[in-house]
Amino acid sequence: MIITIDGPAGAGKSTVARQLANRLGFAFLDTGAMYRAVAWACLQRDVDFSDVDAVADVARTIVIQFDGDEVLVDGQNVSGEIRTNDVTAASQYTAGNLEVREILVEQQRRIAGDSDVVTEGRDQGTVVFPAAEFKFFITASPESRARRRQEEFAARGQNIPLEQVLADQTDRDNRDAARKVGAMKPAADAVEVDTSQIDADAVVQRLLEIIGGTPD
Ligand SMILES: Nc1ncnc2c1ncn2[C@@H]1O[C@H](COP(=O)(O)OP(=O)(O)OP(=O)(O)O)[C@@H](O)[C@H]1O
Ligand SMILES: Nc1ccn([C@@H]2O[C@H](COP(=O)(O)O)[C@@H](O)[C@H]2O)c(=O)n1
Repeated sequence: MIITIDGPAGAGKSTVARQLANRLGFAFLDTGAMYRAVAWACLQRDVDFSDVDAVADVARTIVIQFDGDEVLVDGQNVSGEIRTNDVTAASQYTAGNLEVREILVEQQRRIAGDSDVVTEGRDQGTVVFPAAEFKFFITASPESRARRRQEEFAARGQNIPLEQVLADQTDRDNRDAARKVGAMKPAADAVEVDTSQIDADAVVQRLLEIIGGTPD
């Protein structure tokens, strides 16, 4: 069974998808980590992001693996490094590269294979797994997403003004929604869940109720 969770930055996709996968005993696939991994590898190799062929070559060459919550590139654990602000900023170039998208979409389908998977990203229900059994589109107001992200930064010792977090988030949202291929949008058959007023546990509970057979 495939369950897709798409939505904008900071809506809680990975938190909810990871918990849901744990509750159901499914695998969890974080596809944003793959776009980040390619961006990280490009930065390591000093690749010019305007050279779309060079960026695609990196995506074609590196081996991305998941080991539990860890993300490996060519065997190196890059779980922390792919979450830096530099990689977040650079991932717009990998996400906007058509060839990179083709390569990663193919890998995402291969990773899912015949397994039971909860997968999250921007295009999982629309492009990658259009026949998924359950599709969710998780949203939250821009302000609540930015506040959550700001708290996350603060917990890592980075104090960033809310206005800046909100502005960066709006830029990402706009780019994600405007992409010609793999744009962020709800699949026609996705259930939309607004998480602004509910915590992650309640979101997971709601999703489990929709899926049916709550394993409580
Ligand atoms: N329902 C919720 N209520 C409050 N905080 C939440 C909720 N869901 C997630 N969070 C917190 O919000 C932050 C962003 O969540 P998360 O990383 O899961 O979002 P995301 O949609 O995967 O973002 P991105 O696409 O940028 O990776 C985290 O600090 C997380 O703990
Ligand atoms: N299916 C996806 C998932 C992510 N992206 C882009 O990758 C970047 C990082 O994603 P996070 O969810 O880890 O923040 C982000 O800029 C997304 O635009 C994508 O294009 N498709």
